[in-house]
Formats: sequence, C-alpha cells, structure tokens
Amino acid sequence: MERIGVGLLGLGTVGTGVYKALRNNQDVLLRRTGQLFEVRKILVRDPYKTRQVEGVQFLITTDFHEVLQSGVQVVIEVIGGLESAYAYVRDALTAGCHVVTANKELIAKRGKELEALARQKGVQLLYEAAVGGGIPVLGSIGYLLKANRVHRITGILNGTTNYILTEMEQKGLAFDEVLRESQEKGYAEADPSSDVDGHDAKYKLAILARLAFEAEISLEDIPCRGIRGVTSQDITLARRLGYAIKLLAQAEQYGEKGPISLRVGPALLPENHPLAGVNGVHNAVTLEGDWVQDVTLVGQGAGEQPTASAVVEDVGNVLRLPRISGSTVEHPPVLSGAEEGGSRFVVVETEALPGLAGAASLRDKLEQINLEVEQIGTASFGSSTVLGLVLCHWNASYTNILLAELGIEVKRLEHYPVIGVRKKDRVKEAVVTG
Ligand SMILES: NC(=O)C1=CN([C@@H]2O[C@H](COP(=O)(O)OP(=O)(O)OC[C@H]3O[C@@H](n4cnc5c(N)ncnc54)[C@H](OP(=O)(O)O)[C@@H]3O)[C@@H](O)[C@H]2O)C=CC1
Ligand SMILES: N[C@@H](CC=O)C(=O)O
Repeated sequence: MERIGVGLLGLGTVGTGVYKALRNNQDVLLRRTGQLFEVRKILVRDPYKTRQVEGVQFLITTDFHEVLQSGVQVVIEVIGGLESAYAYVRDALTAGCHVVTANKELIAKRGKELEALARQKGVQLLYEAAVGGGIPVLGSIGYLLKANRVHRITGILNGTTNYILTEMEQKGLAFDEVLRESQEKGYAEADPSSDVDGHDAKYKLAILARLAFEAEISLEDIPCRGIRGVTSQDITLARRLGYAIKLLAQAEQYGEKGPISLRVGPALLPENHPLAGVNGVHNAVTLEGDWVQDVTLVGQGAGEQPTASAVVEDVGNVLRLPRISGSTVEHPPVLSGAEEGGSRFVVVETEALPGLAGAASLRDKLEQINLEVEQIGTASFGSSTVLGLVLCHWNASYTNILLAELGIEVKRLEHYPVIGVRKKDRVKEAVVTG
C-alpha cells in the first residue's frame, strides 16, 4: 500500500464533498488503486467558519505554502475564480505535484499554459469535474472514444440554469426564487451571473471542443446568450407547440481539421429529442463521432456529491494514467454567425392579439410575403397575450418584417433557434391557443 499526501484547496460545496468522499470511500480507492489518499492540509479563506464536516479543524490553514510543505503529491483545487486559483495551480505544478481541479474558468482561460507546465514537469493536470459535474465526459472523449473523429457536441452543460428552467416550467416559480434555491443547494457559481448569462456553459464547451476537435478554442469565438430573457410565457408556449427550452451548448467541426462553429444559448428542442427530457440539475452531452455515430451521457451536472465524485475519480487516476505527451492542437477557422438559415421560434408579447382565427389568417398573411410559418400559437397571461411562431429559414431581417406585418404595439420580441427537427418530424398543422 502506497500512502499519497493530498492538499485540498477549498472547503466549500465541492471541497466538503471531496473530503467526505476521500474519507468514506477510502477502502474502495485502496482496493482499486493500491493507494491510500490522505488529506494533509486544507486551504481556506476564513479559518473561523463553521465547517460542514467534522474533524477537519486541525488540517485547516490560510497559508498555501503550508500545503506544499506538508509532503503532498497531489493538490486538489476547488476554490474557484481565476487569479488565486491560477497562482496556486501553477505553483503546485512547478513544485512537481499532480493537480486535480474542478475550475472550468481556469482551464478554459489558462489551460493551455498550465498543461504545458504539467508536461514540462512530468505531472498530471486533470479536470474531469470541470465539465458536466459527475458525468465522465472528458474521460469518455479522451480515453474511450479515442479512435473516433468526434465532429459534433450538443450539450446541456449548466446545472443551475437547467434547474431554473425546469422549476419555472414545472412549478411555475419565478426566476429569482429558483435561482436562490439553486444557490442554497450549492449548484450555482459564487457569482451566479456566470451561470445565468451562459459563461459557465461557454467555458465548458470550450474545454470539450478543444479536447474533441484537438483545436485551439478562443472564448471570444463562442457567441453566448444566457437565460435572463427566457420567461415562463415563452416556456409555456413552446411546450404547447411541442418543444422544451434548454440552455444549449453546441459545437461542430465541418470535416477533419475543418472550420468549427460554436454557440451557447437558449434553444427549443422537440419533445422527442434525447436532451429535451433532461431536467433539473441534470446535464447531458451528445457526442457524434464517425464510427460510434451518437452517444449521449446524462448525469447530475452540479452539487456536492456528483462533482466530488468526478474530482475523486481524477485523484484515483492521477498516478495511473500515462504521462501526457505532446499535444496536437490545431488552429482551424471558426465560423461566426452560424445563426441563420434554420428554424426559429419567435415570441411576441403584446396587449391585443388575434385569437385562433386571427392567428391562422396571420399565418396566411406572412406566407404571402414568403415567410414560411411552420407552427403558430397564442396564449394569454393576465393582461398580456403572447404569440409564438416557428418560422423556417430564419433571417435577421425577419424581425422588422414581422413587426411591420403585425401592425400592433409589441411589448417584447424574443427569438430562439429550434434545434434537431428533421423535415419528416415537423408538426404539420399546429395552431394552438389558450
Ligand atoms: N458547486 C458545484 O456544483 C460545482 C462547482 N465546480 C467548481 O468547483 C469550484 C469550487 O466551487 P464551490 O465548492 O461551489 O465553491 P464554494 O464557494 O462553495 O467554495 C469555495 C471554497 O474555496 C475557498 N476559497 C475561495 N477563495 C479562496 C482563496 N483565495 N484562498 C483560499 N481559499 C479560498 C473558500 O473558503 P471559505 O470556506 O473560507 O470561504 C471555500 O472553502 C469552482 O471552480 C466551481 O466552478 C465545478 C462543478 C460543480
Ligand atoms: N454552477 C455550475 C456548477 C457545475 O459546474 C452549474 O450549475 O453547472
């Protein structure tokens, strides 16, 4: 039996889970790795805080150097944020320690430099928990699908926003209330705007695309929209037309080493799409490769236990994996504005809207000016009425055309891409009101 010293940076939601998992499943890890992982020091910000786990007080420090001096071979970074985390990870790698982190922002922004440092020092830098919480998605791409050319990734990559959208729909709760709940449950980032504005999903998509396409991904190349604009009216109307609204992360490579398109934003999925029923804090990733065709991995995307699971799996692998060799990352062109051409769900909120007959005649009117309307629905919510249209072959100029044709005072107009509807699956006659 080999004793391995571990330094834990952070004892919040994830750090607490990691400490408990290392303690409670020590026997499992020992049996499977022959190694006994012992936490020697825990770095925190506030040494006086009451901790959610017993017996840690004598391990706590606020001095990072004490961690490095405690005979550790593995450092686990679960403090989050960028600058301090970066400095600690860099110093731990420089000192010859293996590093495991759950920090997607750090890996998306500084991963390239830190991986080069890890290679130079002959140590591992592992970050399975940075993407998809407990889902072993990076390992699946890196180790289990290594003979495939993965060309498309479609994912629900943020647990907080998926939880919010689900609770808004299923319980009719308000956005702010559900956001508070997701913070209490430990799903949200320290600054939850990273979740709700889509940045967290963007970091995760960049990490996935880099690994799957072996391509350098710049965060600026990922158009990103969050869920602040999604209302419960939009969710209700989309559902009536047969769709779920999800914060979707998409990446596609057109041919080997070919151009790449990337996008994060709310989108409609038809109810029979594999990701449409992924609810609550669950995440899911569909990977499409040349031989495997498609594989969908689903699991809890945030929270103490699933995230700790991914961190501790990395810890168990750190001394068993082959050393990272040279990287073959390419710089393919990135396609921008791959937003047009597909179907769009357009929501118009107003005070006065046509009923069923009016909606049908509106469709005729729009079709006369060559706006192909696939589905149309209206719904009333208190003093507001909402019109929802699924339009084919979306073009940015449609917004103004629509406003002119509607000829009514519009309180709000929002539009979402509609994903994954094949021609033969399209709903033919869909005019709903309520
Ligand atoms: N929560 C989740 O579901 C998931 C989180 N992650 C990632 O894991 C990381 C941690 O998240 P989470 O556990 O939720 O965060 P928390 O805010 O719950 O915990 C952060 C911990 O780090 C400590 N800390 C923060 N800054 C410093 C610093 N400068 N020096 C020393 N200690 C510091 C805090 O100390 P103190 O307790 O004294 O305040 C706290 O213990 C983040 O990168 C996050 O993105 C990844 C997947 C899922
Ligand atoms: N805040 C993140 C935590 C996990 O990465 C999320 O909600 O997905």
